[in-house]
Amino acid sequence: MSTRTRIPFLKGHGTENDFVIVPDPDNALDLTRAAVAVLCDRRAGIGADGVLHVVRSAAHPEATGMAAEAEWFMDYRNGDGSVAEMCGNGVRVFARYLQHAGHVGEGDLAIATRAGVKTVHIAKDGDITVGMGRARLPEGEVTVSVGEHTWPARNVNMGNPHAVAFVDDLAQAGNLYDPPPFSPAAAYPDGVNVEFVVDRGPRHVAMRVHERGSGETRSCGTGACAVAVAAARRDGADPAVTGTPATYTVDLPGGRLVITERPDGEIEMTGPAVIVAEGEIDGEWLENALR
Ligand SMILES: N[C@@H](CCC[C@H](N)C(=O)O)C(=O)O
Repeated sequence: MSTRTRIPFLKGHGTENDFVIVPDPDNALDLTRAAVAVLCDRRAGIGADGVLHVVRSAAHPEATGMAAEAEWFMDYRNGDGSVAEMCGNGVRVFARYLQHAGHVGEGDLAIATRAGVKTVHIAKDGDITVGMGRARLPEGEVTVSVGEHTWPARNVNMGNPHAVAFVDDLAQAGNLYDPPPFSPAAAYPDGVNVEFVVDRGPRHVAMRVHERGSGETRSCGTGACAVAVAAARRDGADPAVTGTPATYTVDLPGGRLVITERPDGEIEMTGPAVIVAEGEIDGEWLENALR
């Protein structure tokens, strides 16, 4: 990115999981790991949990195979600049951006992600529902720790990796800025997102999350899906066995998501998505920040 370049951006959030949105249809920007980390810096940059790089699928080497199904590719990056396979809140905000920019209207669309094509429905009432695909539940015992506490956790993969621990009190999870240690190391060779969960009522839970690459965030959509699946299995509610959908309400520090697992295993996540601002990144500032 050269000096004096003005790079359009928007800021948005989904249940307060916030993103810098960088529209780049032709994939012309060299959005390096360092550039993403600088943009997400909450003091020296714009500030966000991650970046949604908006690229046409046909223009991105990781997405050309999905271009026939989905025109747009969500090139998602964590706040530290690392690449992640999937971001549930990010997909809703990405869809809201496409609507805001006039690329799509209310109704159904498909968005390409590193975890495959996701189906999205933008409702008239404003909420957005995403078909998140199926959860994978790798076998094997996993534990996660914070300070003195260690808990057993359920390994749930929503395209990206999660460890879900049921705890007595969300405060026990303490400071979640640093990654909670987990065991065995082989369970998550690329790191993990860790959710701490308490019950609030029948099929109603609350959670906090440490996100790989971003620290503690106010919400995580894939994490909420992982939590709903882990809670359903714990409660003996496997839709594939019972033949009835299991719906869980998941409260997060930044808002509420509703997650339904259907008998065919498909998971739907419904929640809000908001665009809050738009502007231009000063290319000179970015170049200096990267020196
Ligand atoms: N906030 C996201 C998840 C983003 C990716 C995650 N930090 C990872 O590295 O897997 C969500 O809403 O799902």
